Amino acid sequence: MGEEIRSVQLIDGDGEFNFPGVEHFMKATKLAECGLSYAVVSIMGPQSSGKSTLLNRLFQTDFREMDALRGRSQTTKGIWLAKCVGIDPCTVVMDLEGTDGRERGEDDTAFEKQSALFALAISDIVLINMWCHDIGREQAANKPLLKTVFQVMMRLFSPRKTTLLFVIRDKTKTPLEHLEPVLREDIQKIWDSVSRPDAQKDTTLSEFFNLEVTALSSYEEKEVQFENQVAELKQRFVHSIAPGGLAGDRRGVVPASGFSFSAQQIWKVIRENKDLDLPAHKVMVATVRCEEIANEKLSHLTSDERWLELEEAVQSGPVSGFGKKLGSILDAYMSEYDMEAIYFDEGVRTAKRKQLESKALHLVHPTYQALLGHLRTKFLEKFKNDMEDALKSRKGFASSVRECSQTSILEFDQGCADAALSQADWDASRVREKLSRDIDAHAHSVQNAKMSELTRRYEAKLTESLAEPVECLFEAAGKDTWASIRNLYKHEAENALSEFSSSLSGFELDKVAFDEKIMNLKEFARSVVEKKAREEAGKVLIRMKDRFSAVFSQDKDSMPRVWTGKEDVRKITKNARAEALKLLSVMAAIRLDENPDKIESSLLSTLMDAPIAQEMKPVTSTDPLASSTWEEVSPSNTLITPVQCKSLWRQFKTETEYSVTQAISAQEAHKRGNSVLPPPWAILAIAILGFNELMVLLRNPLYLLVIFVVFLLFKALWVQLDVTTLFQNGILSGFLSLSTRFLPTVMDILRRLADEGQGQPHVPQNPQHPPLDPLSFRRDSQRQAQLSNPPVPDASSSSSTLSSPRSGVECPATNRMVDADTEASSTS
Ligand SMILES: Nc1nc2c(ncn2[C@@H]2O[C@H](COP(=O)(O)OP(=O)(O)OP(=O)(O)O)[C@@H](O)[C@H]2O)c(=O)[nH]1
Repeated sequence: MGEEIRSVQLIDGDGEFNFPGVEHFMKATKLAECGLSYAVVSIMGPQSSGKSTLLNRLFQTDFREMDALRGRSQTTKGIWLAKCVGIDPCTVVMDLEGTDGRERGEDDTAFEKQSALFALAISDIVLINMWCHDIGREQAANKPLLKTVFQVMMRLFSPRKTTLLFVIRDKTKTPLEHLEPVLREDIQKIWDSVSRPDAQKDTTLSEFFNLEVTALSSYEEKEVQFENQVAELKQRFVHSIAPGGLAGDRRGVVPASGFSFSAQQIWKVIRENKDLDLPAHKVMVATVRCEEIANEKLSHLTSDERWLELEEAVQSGPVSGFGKKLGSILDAYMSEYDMEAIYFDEGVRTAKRKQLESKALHLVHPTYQALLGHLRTKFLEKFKNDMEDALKSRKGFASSVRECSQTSILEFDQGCADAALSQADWDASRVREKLSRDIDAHAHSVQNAKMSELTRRYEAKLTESLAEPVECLFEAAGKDTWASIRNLYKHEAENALSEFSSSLSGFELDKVAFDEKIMNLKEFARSVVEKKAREEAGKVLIRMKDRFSAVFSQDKDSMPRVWTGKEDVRKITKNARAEALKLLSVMAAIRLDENPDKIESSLLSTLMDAPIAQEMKPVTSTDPLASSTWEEVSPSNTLITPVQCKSLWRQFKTETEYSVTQAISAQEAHKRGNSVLPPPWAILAIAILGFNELMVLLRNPLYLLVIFVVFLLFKALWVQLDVTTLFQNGILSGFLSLSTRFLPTVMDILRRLADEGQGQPHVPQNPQHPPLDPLSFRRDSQRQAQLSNPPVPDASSSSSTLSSPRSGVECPATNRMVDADTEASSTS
């Protein structure tokens, strides 16, 4: 395809650079692939001096030639470019518009000068086409051209050591050996005549140019010779860039892939009439081209199928061999970059390579991070599962954490190494630290849960082993209660703490934390006892009454006591109260610390031995119980304060008083029950002394009837007036009450008798005073039976509390008696 490409106009007659055309030319000729192995040849010379003809014969190009028949006029406009055929390495040739034309002006901006500078800047070999007859001539046509060439050369900061090949056309019979010195002399003269900047005053011509000379016969007149000479000349262009070749000395070559851009930029600078800094230009071209190459590679990487597959795979989880796979993809693109940019300036190339690498790594870094995230999640889960298994197999907690953590972190590190890119020194330490923190946090939370569970278990165990036994001990409260509680507490706490500490050893806690846990459990054990003690203290009144009842109502064989009159009620009561008071003293304070106190003696001396008047007095400052604290007992250990004790005692006594009264009543009743019949001697005396009266009565039954009626009336009055109750409050008040109620009662009885005599039912006027019951003596018998075994107020029915010691005071036994009376009345 390269063989078929035609010439292209590089710069048109108006000085416009044909970039698309050149790009197309480069693609078609594959020039960009040549690297530095290419040469650029250009030709200058007067207009219509046969330049195009020569190039076409020399390189098989197709530049436009002037039609000989039309006369000498300008054929080539601007600069044309074509690829030489049959020359290795790749050589491109530029046909420049002829100089000395009538169409162009003379100033610096003239196209002639601009194109000459352009050709010198980018060509390795410049052919100077000149007529043979101009050699040695003062007014030679090539003189202005050479002057121009030398002048513009000064505007190149760094000469390229261009080869100037003078092609002498239409050579005469004068041998070249004679012509060449003359020509060189002419050239030297022109070089010397060109004004140069001070810095280059002493610069010799050979430092800028390699001068070569060749001569050709006339194409028009000696065509065969011309062709042969051209063929010979062509051979000089083969391997021209090799050392010793025509362009063997060339410098600052722009890689072929940057040719179009370089040419465009050089032309732009020339058009702007600026000096051309070729080294800087070379760097600039390298910068642009390397960047283009790098961008192209990055763009290819972005859409690379292997990369896209890898990226997608990472979205759903860890990918094994990520680092190697991605590394090989990146390597491939970096290698491509290296290959394409190899001929550009090394500094620029390396810098751009780094940029490309950095951009490529930036592109793939999020995927790498995502992969690390997957690895972190995966190994955190692994740690959790391993921990679960280890704990199930009852391994030590701390050692399990250590082992599982090490395994997970190690495998994470391996995963990171697998994901690492050889091109990058990415640091996975932050993700590793995060994993480590997550592992620690999980281990910590599991440890907390396990510790809580363990603590709960031991707390439950302590509660079970302490609460009920302590309650039981309080129920039987006595002198040794607190000693027993202390022993129990000590034993159970020691057992639990010993087991607890061996369970804790698996956690490998530091000493402070370990001691704290042990202390907490110990405190808990103590709190269980204390809590139970407080609960029991809240029920102290019930317990006191129970204790009183047990002692008071039962004999020493625990048999119900029958009040026959022989018992010393006072002594029994005192004993029962003393027992209850001792119970109160046991319940008054927590004595887990074995500190001696004087609560019992204080209570006994103040409440038991004190006269009733003092006991009932309100608390005063001189009263030993007038305090809210016990001596030698801390407030935290106080369950019932002295003041509360006093109040409780009062309530206790009030609520147990009834039992004592009932006992006394029972004794009296028993005594009365036993004295219904007089002693036998009295019966005998009555029988002897009252024999006459008895006989009178037997002989006259009317007396018996009258006596019987009087007895009934008396009994009815007795019951109706409730004489026993009236005299309970004192003899005087009894008589006063009797005197006020006697007459109405007699009237009522008579009215009832009268009503019943007329056959009308009697309606009682006062329901509180039931009608006279002839059989009311049965009620006396019932009451007597009750009094012989008086009921003690039911402990369970009392709802007294410490906070309200007098609340809920009631007398269930009294209520029962009232009910019995009502029942007896309704029966009658
Ligand atoms: N005398 C002579 N004439 C030649 C020679 N080579 C070509 N010519 C003729 O010179 C005329 C111009 O030829 P071109 O090759 O067009 O010349 P040019 O220098 O390319 O012309 P421009 O592109 O217009 O500057 C043509 O008529 C050619 O036949 C030569 O070696 N000797």
